[in-house]
Amino acid sequence: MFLSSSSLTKHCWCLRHFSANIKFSSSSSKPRLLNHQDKDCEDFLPWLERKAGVQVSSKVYIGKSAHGRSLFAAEDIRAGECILQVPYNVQVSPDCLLPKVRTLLENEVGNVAKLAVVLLVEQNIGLESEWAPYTSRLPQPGDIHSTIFWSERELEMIRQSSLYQETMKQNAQIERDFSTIKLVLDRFYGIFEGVTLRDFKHAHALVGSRAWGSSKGASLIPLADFLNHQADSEAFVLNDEDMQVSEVIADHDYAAHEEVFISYGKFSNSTLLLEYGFALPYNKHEEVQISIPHHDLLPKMKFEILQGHLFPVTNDANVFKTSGNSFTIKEVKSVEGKGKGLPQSLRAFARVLSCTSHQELEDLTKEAAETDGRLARRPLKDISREIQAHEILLSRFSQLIGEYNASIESLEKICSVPTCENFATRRKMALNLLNGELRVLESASAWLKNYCATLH
Ligand SMILES: C[S@@+](CC[C@H](N)C(=O)[O-])C[C@H]1O[C@@H](n2cnc3c(N)ncnc32)[C@H](O)[C@@H]1O
Repeated sequence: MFLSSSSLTKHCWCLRHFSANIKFSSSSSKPRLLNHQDKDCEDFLPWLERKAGVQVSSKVYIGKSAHGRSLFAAEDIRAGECILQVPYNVQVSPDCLLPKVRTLLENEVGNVAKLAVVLLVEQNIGLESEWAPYTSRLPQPGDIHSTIFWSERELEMIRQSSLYQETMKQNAQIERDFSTIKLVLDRFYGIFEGVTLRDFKHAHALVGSRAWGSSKGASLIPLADFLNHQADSEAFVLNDEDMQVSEVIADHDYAAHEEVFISYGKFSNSTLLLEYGFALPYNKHEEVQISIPHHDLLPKMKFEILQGHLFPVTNDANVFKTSGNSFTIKEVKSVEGKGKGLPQSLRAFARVLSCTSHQELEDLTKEAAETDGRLARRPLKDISREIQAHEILLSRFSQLIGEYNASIESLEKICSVPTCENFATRRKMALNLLNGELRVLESASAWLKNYCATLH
């Protein structure tokens, strides 16, 4: 999760910068919430502070929220105040593994898998583990909704989205990591004894949804990892390497007993669902992965030109993940604007596809050589060809919009069928995902229609 977002690992100069930009807002108009204290966690903070040897927080307590456990304000909190400060010496990192085990796993698996092994080893030790008060408070397998746990029937609901394939890939990677670890740890009879793939998957999901990238590769930060995500929060978990602590600064005022939030990052619903097991009803960071089928449009020469010119490594400010004929689209905010959200590489791809003669392709390669080496980044001189190129995209978007609408319609029909609670929750998540991706496609389609109309 946080592991993929390096921007969350900040140093103390960032803290100062952040504090200077904090918005001071009044919380007087906000509804006061009831006390949500989780009685099962009353001894958690005293345990953590004993272990750390310092105070970790006087500002928050662990409570029950609509989304599992969460942190609540123990008293009024002012914007800019430090909510919690967790020393590195009470964080769980791959360093907690026995040195011999750490060496054996060193180059075999990534940080998430290593940290998952730490959790499993500590859980195996049981109540004798020094981390038992922490590991026993982590969500159980049934509480986690990451798509890696979805049944085939549930996954069918998101087949339209690239998340379906991403989930398959993630599951395959987890299985590979599990086999590798099993093989390595067989030498340490007892350490991994009785651990199943299901256990490993659960530990992997816990780490993926609540560990931060750190100087030790990845770290679980007890207490901070009970904070839930709010998309518009400007509070983050920050690492202060000089002080050897992780901390959270309030980005606005909180009244006592209000739930306290942070932002996990600017993630699409697809990422949120895979890594954290939830999807937002409206996600402003939504994006959709699309591919442009091109076999019938792509004779050998076009293919060679595309390979050679279209996707050079670039420092383009408009950075999008692109591989081959697959593109990441973000919401296009303005129909009349510059089309920000549609990657330039996608439009260039379509321009090459629309060429019908050898000469047109040669002209494009010549133009690329004379400019920055990137092919078809400028509008085609032949207006009708420029329109045709964008119509290729429009037709693909129309097809996808039709498919998304059909998937959403059939999902909405399932509503009346009595089903289990998990299925109902995941169906709602699937609808949030598909509706969000549809919104992105429709915004791109509207922009393309407007662009073609202005050229006509
Ligand atoms: C870092 S943990 C936060 C603590 C967690 N609620 C718990 O019970 O331990 C992240 C998990 O909390 C839940 N979560 C956090 N923010 C959420 C939100 N805005 N909507 C739904 N679930 C959320 C998800 O299950 C996610 O995987």
